[in-house]
Amino acid sequence: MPLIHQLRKEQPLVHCITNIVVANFQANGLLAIGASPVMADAIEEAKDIAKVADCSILNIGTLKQQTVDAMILSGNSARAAGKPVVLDPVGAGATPFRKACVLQILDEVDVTLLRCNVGELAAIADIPWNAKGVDAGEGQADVEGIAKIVALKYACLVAVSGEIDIVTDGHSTLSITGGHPMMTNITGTGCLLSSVVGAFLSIGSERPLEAAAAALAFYKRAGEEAAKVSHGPGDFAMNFLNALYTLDRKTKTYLV
Ligand SMILES: Nc1ncnc2c1ncn2[C@@H]1O[C@H](COP(=O)(O)OP(=O)(O)OP(=O)(O)O)[C@@H](O)[C@H]1O
Ligand SMILES: Cc1ncsc1CCO
Ligand SMILES: [Mg+2]
Repeated sequence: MPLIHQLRKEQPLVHCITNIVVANFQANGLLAIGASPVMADAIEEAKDIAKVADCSILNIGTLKQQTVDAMILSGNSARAAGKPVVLDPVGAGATPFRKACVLQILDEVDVTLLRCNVGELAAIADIPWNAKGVDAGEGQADVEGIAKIVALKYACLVAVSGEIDIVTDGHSTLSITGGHPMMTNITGTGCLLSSVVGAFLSIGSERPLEAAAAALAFYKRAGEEAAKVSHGPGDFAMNFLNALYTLDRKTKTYLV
């Protein structure tokens, strides 16, 4: 059965520690694909919620020191229970604090998949790059080569989003074309993507590289469908949620 169908049947519980900008969009996007979101960032419940959830998503978008501690507790609890953990290192190159927190999480948690844009990847790999806040920014780099090095260093999958997405385990790399530039005109498409990848990983845990690629392809395809009927960012956000909800009901061609 295609992963998205299985996902809609099983409705995985996706635990998110995320930023204040996208929390609502991320929860609605997860509901749209058929998952069940729970946002919980208190240290007091970090371990307990991660233990019962099907995956945990750690997103540093509007980070506080206390949240880092909750992320480490959640991440380790999820992994101890055999659940995937996705790290979204939002704006890793924007400040030393963000970068230090990302490196600490990668060091202390057995992260299953790192989902980033190219600017964040460059920061993590110490490659010179013109980072621009939470956006990808500008620079020249061998994205696949760097992603592989990072994947091997931290023994995790690395998914880098952009005009072309790639996902690698350090040995094999899959690339996914499609999507639409309009996806960058609303905030949080990357953040939601990280949690969608987590939901797919929780369903397709036997073949994680393929499960992640299926999520990236599904998501790009939803962006294409939404762009066809949108006039600007306002209705794109709405149409994108609708596409995440309806996609497999319209066509099956994207299924991996
Ligand atoms: N130029 C583009 N053409 C097609 N699709 C794109 C393009 N740029 C980004 N995307 C898609 O948009 C989605 C979000 O990727 P992006 O790289 O913008 O994430 P991000 O920078 O982490 O976003 P954010 O931090 O705002 O949440 C991905 O599905 C990606 O494939
Ligand atoms: C705009 C913004 N600032 C911190 S997190 C976030 C959401 C997109 O990454
Ligand atoms: Mg991002």
